[in-house]
Amino acid sequence: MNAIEIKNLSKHYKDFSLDNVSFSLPSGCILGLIGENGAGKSTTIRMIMNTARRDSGEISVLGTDNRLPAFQAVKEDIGVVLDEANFPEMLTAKQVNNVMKYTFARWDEAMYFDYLKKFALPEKKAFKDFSRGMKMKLAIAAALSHSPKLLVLDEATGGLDPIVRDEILDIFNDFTRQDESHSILMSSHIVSDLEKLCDYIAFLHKGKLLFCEEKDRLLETYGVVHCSKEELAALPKSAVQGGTRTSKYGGAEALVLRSKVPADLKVDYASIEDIIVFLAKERSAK
Ligand SMILES: Nc1ncnc2c1ncn2[C@@H]1O[C@H](COP(=O)(O)OP(=O)(O)OP(=O)(O)O)[C@@H](O)[C@H]1O
Repeated sequence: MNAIEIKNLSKHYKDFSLDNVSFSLPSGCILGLIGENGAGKSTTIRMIMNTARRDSGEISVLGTDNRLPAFQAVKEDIGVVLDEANFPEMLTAKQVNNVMKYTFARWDEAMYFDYLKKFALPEKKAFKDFSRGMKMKLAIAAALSHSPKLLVLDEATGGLDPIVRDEILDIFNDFTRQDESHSILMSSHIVSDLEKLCDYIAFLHKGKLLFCEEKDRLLETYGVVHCSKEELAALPKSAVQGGTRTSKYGGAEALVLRSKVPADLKVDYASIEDIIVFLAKERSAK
């Protein structure tokens, strides 16, 4: 079963179109949604939560069409963290617990206070006096503490220091590995985090989905060559994917399909960041 299934999703704003996007998040997996600023990630996430209207397309979340009244009950099973973590300004973390326990049937008070401790969050300080990182940590603690099956995270680790981020990535990893019905959709600009954590990567570019693919398959398929401009020009056209760049030594760098490159040319590892930067470079030049 798929935790999220999106088919032919479109949304038009005055200056932007999300164009016929389809992808799925298989249950038990983590999918990273990548894209430059304004690519349409938050718009997609808002439509998954049905807080933004679509023009067309189908979205099913945990097996339920998210436009049906039954989706209200499904929301109990979804932990959401948006890039602007928002709780009422005057509430303290302790008071957030009082609100949440009446909001979510499976709210786990002990787990919530454990996370507060783990994230070094004060119980009695008003939310308005939290730093951005503290606000994100509180939102993550709250999202995890109502026993969700699906986490939907929009830039949830932005603003966190590398040590806390690493700790939180471990928590997300444990969340999916300890129960195979647990899944995560997360957008982030920190592509190295997504490369570390995700099973699938979906790449949105200017409202179009360029790919949604298993991470391991992407890493097997693509490589980077560092060679002379002449060697690059001699490669089969189908080998080079995306734009090219000049290296600092005057040679050339390109993203290639490993299977199409002659055996005598060395192909280096392409990170997920390399893959999306090269592919976006070509698309932007068109
Ligand atoms: N309510 C709205 N009205 C008009 N345009 C909108 C609205 N919401 C989003 N947009 C536009 O849709 C486009 C995509 O925005 P979105 O927030 O989905 O991008 P994003 O990929 O999440 O970007 P970022 O990484 O900067 O957060 C942008 O051009 C934005 O201006």
